[in-house]
Amino acid sequence: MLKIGVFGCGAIGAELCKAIDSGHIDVELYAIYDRHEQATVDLKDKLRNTDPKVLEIVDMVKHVDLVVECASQQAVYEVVPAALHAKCDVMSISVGAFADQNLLKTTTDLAKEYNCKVYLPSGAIAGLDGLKSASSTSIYSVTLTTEKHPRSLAGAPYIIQNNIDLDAITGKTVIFEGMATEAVKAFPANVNVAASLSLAGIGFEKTKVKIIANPALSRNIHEINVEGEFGSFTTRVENVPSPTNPKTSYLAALSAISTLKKIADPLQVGT
Ligand SMILES: NC(=O)C1=CN([C@@H]2O[C@H](COP(=O)(O)OP(=O)(O)OC[C@H]3O[C@@H](n4cnc5c(N)ncnc54)[C@H](OP(=O)(O)O)[C@@H]3O)[C@@H](O)[C@H]2O)C=CC1
Ligand SMILES: O=C([O-])CC(=O)C(=O)O
Repeated sequence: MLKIGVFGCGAIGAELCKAIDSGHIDVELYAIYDRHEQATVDLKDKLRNTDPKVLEIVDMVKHVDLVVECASQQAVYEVVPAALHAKCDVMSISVGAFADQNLLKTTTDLAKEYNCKVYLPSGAIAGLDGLKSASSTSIYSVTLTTEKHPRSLAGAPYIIQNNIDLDAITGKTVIFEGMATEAVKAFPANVNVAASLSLAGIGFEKTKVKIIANPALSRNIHEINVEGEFGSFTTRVENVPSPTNPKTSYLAALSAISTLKKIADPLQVGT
């Protein structure tokens, strides 16, 4: 059975571990890690059937087949190369880190050298299957419009650098318009989905991103518009936020669960 290490025990990591613990995914939860010891204690308390070790990444990679990063873009720099050097496969949910072309190239090169796979889940969006299929021919445009409650944008570098007073927003307000390459750095905990979209489609420099703050919302909305030689499509997901982290949509955790299930299952369905 595939041995898994989960790096990051927050909203996504905890859901993934609980899904393994309940038997929904046929893998062994061997180890977990978080920089907050209490997060690992709280998570272990919630597990009924498994008792993972708490191991730092250098030790985790010696014992597992696959490391799942669900921590932060910064953690990707530590976790992904360490896993690949140890010949472990890796799943990374903080996909925005791969807007850094050096990191992307190093990761791809290491994965080839050690014959490993790097899995980047769809996260909180729908439509990557269609975009991947359509990419075999010309794609004319890809646009992501993300609409969230202002409190979900709190702490983003773009908000801080531009002194945006989120409490003063009373109606639907466009906060950011630009390319994915800038968006994922400006909002590292909000639009990792723009990175998945870029990698599946026409790249970080051509994928357009609009971020709207809307205090009337209780859901995180991601709308995607794609136009190309194939025709066009639009997807819109109205995401329930994760109860423990309002920036993160519940679907993102479910996407990590689904990706791990696909890795473990002999039957592969869908693109
Ligand atoms: N691809 C997608 O669609 C989506 C991606 N995401 C991304 O997934 C990641 C996880 O999200 P979520 O579970 O909601 O996040 P949480 O903040 O709920 O949990 C992440 C945990 O990992 C810890 N952590 C962060 N960096 C490190 C590190 N370098 N070393 C050790 N521990 C670390 C955090 O600590 P601390 O609180 O101190 O940072 C926190 O305890 C985030 O990067 C998020 O932006 C989220 C939603 C959708
Ligand atoms: O969960 C979401 O709605 C999307 C998100 O935070 C991200 O892509 O970083």
